[in-house]
Amino acid sequence: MKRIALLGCGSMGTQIALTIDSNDFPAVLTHVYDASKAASSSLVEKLNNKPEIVENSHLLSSQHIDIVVEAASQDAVKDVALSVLQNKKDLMIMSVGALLDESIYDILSDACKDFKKTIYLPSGAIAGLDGIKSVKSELESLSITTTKHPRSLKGAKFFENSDINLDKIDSITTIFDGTAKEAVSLFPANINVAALLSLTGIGSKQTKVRILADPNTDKNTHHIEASGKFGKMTFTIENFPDKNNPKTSRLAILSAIETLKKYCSDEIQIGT
Ligand SMILES: NC(=O)C1=CN([C@@H]2O[C@H](COP(=O)(O)OP(=O)(O)OC[C@H]3O[C@@H](n4cnc5c(N)ncnc54)[C@H](O)[C@@H]3O)[C@@H](O)[C@H]2O)C=CC1
Ligand SMILES: O=C([O-])CC(=O)C(=O)O
Repeated sequence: MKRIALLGCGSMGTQIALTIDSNDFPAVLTHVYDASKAASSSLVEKLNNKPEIVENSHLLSSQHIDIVVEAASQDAVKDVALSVLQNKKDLMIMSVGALLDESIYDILSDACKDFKKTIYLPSGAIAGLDGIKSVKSELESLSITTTKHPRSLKGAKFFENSDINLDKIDSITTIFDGTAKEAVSLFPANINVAALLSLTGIGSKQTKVRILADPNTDKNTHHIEASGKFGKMTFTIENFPDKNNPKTSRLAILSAIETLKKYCSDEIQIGT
């Protein structure tokens, strides 16, 4: 039975916790933390097996647990990831954009080796990473075009220095066209999937990102194109957004749960 600590009790964290609480796989949620006390209290109220709420994020990995599951923010990853590994615990990261900071990636990668622990990055809101991983050495170009409703883009740092008024968009509009490196820092809660693609493929400066706002869509759509000596792959994922957080797709939550299930179970493993 794996012992799990949860960092972030928002939309994703809550659904991960409810799944663990339903005894769907051999795991127990023992500790939780959220910067918002209201969020952690509200989550614990919903659970039959009540985890302890710790006073700060660093206290999660000092407990008798196997893995810390991060479903909070890129800042949370930057703050605690190293100490989780130093405390000899595994770590699952959903706010993957944090890893596009090369110094952070290198420090965490070294720490995994030094402390013999693993960082898990679920495929999140996209599909196709297995194929891209396999053709990595022959990949010549990689791009992702993400289309969301304007309300799903609200609050992004990008708009602090932009004249675009999301409330006035009445037809499909290109909001951003650049590299994954730029995209994850300007849209930290919207395009972690570009970080996943970058880390799997040819890096964040070579991976191209376009973000479109479409006032007539009810989906978060990710269209990925990869080409090179191996041939060409395209993937289009049309996700329904989560009910509580339109920025986050349902698939991202299911992918986090599936990765955790695999971590907790001794079973036949399918796929790359
Ligand atoms: N890898 C992927 O494909 C995807 C990743 N994500 C990312 O997963 C994360 C969780 O997503 P949601 O649950 O939908 O977001 P959410 O906004 O519903 O919940 C996040 C929770 O984390 C808490 N939080 C934020 N920063 C914190 C910190 N430094 N310390 C402690 N608590 C903190 C917030 O108070 C909030 O309760 C987000 O960073 C999101 O961008 C979302 C969708 C896809
Ligand atoms: O859930 C999605 O569709 C994508 C997302 O928010 C992210 O990658 O951060």
